[in-house]
Amino acid sequence: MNFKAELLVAGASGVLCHNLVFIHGEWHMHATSLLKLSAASFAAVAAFEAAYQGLSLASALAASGEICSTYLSCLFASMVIYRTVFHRLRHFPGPALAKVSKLWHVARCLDSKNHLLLERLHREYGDFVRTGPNELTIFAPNVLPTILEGPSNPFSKPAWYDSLQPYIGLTNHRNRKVHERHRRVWDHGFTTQALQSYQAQIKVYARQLERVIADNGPKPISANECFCWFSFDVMGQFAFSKSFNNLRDRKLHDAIRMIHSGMSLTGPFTPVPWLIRIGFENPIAGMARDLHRLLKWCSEQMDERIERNVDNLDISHYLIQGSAKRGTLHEDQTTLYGDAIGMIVAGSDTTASTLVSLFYRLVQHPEHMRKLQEELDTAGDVEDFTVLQKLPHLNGIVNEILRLYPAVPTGGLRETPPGGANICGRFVPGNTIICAPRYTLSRLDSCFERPTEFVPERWYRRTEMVRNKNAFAPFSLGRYNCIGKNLALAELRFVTALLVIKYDVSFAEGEDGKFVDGDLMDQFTATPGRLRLVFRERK
Ligand code: HEM
Repeated sequence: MNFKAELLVAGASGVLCHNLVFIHGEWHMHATSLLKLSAASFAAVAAFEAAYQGLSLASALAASGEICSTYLSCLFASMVIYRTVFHRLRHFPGPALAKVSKLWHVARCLDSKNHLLLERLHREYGDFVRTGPNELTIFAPNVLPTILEGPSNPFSKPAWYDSLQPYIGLTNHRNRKVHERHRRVWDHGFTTQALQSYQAQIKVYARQLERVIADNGPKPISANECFCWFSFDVMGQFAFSKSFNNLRDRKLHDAIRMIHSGMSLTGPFTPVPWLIRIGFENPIAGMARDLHRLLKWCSEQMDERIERNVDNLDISHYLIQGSAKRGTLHEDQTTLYGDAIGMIVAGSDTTASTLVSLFYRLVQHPEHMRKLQEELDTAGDVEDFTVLQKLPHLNGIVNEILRLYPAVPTGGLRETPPGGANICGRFVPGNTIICAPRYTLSRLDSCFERPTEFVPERWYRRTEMVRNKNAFAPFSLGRYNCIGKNLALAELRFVTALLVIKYDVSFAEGEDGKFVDGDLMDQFTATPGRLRLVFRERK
């Protein structure tokens, strides 16, 4: 075969591979293998050129380069034409490059500010925006209940949830039946009785936090660090019956640094699960290595907990018991590790970031701090969680913060069922990935009066200011909703009450809190910017 014919075959193979193979199904789990296959194919073609066409090594390599790039150019050209001209989502508006590749999104998210990018896209393109070849971001107020709510809701979790395979716990199951079964095991750890025992732990750690603040006196203190120490220690207690001793040692545990480094990958790379898999399976970069160290550390916590007998019942107790009863403790190892990661990441960073935003807004609005102090001063026993649960201003503040700063700002992607679905009045084809960004939805003018303002009263006295509550789902909805919701709310209420009743809080000198918003990063969970505060005991 002459060289021109070889190039022709290579080009035709590229087009056929796209149309017969890659266009169907999911490929992210094979990304590393495909990369290796490409390198092997290059070598094989070069060997063929040397052996059968009698070329020197250098010419064989050059010929192989030309053949392989012809194959790849035709493969990608076919993809581009298909995605821009023939794709089922071609009628939805969006940035031109987004139609072609999700790499566009990676390039735009390198600063981990996907929440702001999506807000800009909403302003430019409207309620339905094509943000990827096969992805729509939907800003219609009722999108969250449509894609999440209801026992027979047909929307599923897309490829992104495979990122940590094989460490797949409750937070990542894509198979509905497996998730349902596993959730029933987790439910034992979240009964009213279990929550009461966790509440006692919240008190212990909130008091430790208060001690740290008292010892610091009226000097500036990092709210980011303090709340992280607290949420991480208390989560260690709920999850494994042990503290990670951040509050005792008054410094960040190495694991928190690993979480933040590992999660920083999710900011830019969430849009491209195949790239996450390549990074995850080939951890050459520092952040990917930190992610692996974090996974190892979480797995060790679970292994150590399995070995250790504890008196009180923590979440792990129910998970370990569940597997032990079925006699599958060994087989369930990676699920238990996945759950360990889920508990630590889902339960600690979310609460810490919410507390940072909450204190930022309270200090920015001293009138609300005073109103809250008055409410707490006359509330009776503020150590009683049922009392806190009923305080209108406290709960208004917590809700308003979860609205303005949802701890999962844009994450929680879903996929339409194979037959497609009607979403907020428009038909969306099957197997389309749907992003419904809480950050933008809960700031929609059509749903909330004065949407960017901090108005806690909208949740009790000024309820007309909530025009459409469907846009507010900080803990998600439906079968995959946050199992830790009541625990998180108890933590938020108690820590806020304990500190606000005792202290007048202000910004540290030279600060106005602008970094909290300005440097907020969307890394699946929200990471607010720096906040330094001063706590002065109330007279
Ligand atoms: C302010 C605090 C918190 C917020 C705003 C929050 C929010 C969320 C959201 C939005 C989801 C759905 C994610 C998705 O669709 O992929 C979720 C799931 C989850 N959260 Fe939370 N969370 C918080 C605290 C906690 C705590 C304290 C725990 C304690 C264990 C926890 C455990 C979980 C778990 C296990 C899931 C997965 C549930 C499932 O898929 O069945 N979260 N959370």
